[in-house]
Amino acid sequence: MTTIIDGNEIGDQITACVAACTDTLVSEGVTPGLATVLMSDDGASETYVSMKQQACEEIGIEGFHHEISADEPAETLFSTIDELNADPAVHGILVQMPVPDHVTKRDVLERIDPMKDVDGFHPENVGRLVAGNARYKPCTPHGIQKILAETGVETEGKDAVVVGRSDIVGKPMANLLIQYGPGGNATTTVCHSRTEDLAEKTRGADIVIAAAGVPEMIDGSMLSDGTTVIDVGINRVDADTDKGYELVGDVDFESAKAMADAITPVPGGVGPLTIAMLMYNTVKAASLQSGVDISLP
Ligand SMILES: Nc1nc(=O)c2c([nH]1)NC[C@@H]1CN(c3ccc(C(=O)N[C@@H](CCC(=O)O)C(=O)O)cc3)C=[N+]21
Repeated sequence: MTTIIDGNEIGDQITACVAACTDTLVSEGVTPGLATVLMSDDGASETYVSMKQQACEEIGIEGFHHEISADEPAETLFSTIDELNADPAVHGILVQMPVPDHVTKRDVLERIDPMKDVDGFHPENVGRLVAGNARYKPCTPHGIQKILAETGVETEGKDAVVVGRSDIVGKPMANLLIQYGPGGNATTTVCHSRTEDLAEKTRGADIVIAAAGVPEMIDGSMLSDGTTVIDVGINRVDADTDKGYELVGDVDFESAKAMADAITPVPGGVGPLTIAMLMYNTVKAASLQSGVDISLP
């Protein structure tokens, strides 16, 4: 029997812990604050940002939201970031990616105070992660580590294949998997668009993490029996539904399920964990900035 991993359930467990930590902080006079900044007219981005704000509200984190028109100059975004950096009520800042083409992503990431960088994308935080001394683990890879732990999937000594080398998922995921300690110690291969024989690599894997952003690119014929399959894709493809699209992952679910020991669905797999770990990092940020101790799992 293949286990269909319930990301909503695992996310809810983490959210409950984060909410308890929030209560502790509030009782010490510190209300965690998360600012989201959206500079895009993209419908998917709007959906994700509002999901993040909704999660804040449920937990008791104070949400601040800023919208900047996509045709504004980059300076408008930078001055918003500067104000949020200086605002003591804001412990975490998330600038929703992607930003418009005329705004240099690197400049945005470097502008955010590393102590408030709850995405973990600032070079200082990336450096700390690679050095094995993470401050804020990037939300999606961290959430995947929680999924593997909750599902009882051992990583130590296993062959993990990460498909995709993005700064947001692929690179930090691979770094977490090769780290010493629980959730790490995996023999890790990173595949990408120039990989010559992808199916050969994925067939040799105990754990496949699909994060290439290509709808249904990994199918059952590319997997061995008993693999753990983690699908990070959230692709909107045109479909005859109310919304005019449906969400599909980077994995062809039905054929992959037939081979997998455990698999995450889309939606309801990795996505809810990304949000839960963002809340986790926000509460951690509030603790670090206020000096109030909390015990995060
Ligand atoms: N600075 C920054 N940080 C991010 O963390 C970030 C970002 N930019 N840009 C875009 C991606 C995407 N992302 C998602 C988070 C949750 C779901 C999620 O919860 N999805 C639901 C379904 C949502 C739906 O129905 O559309 C699910 O998979 O069950 C999806 C996507 C965060 N991102």
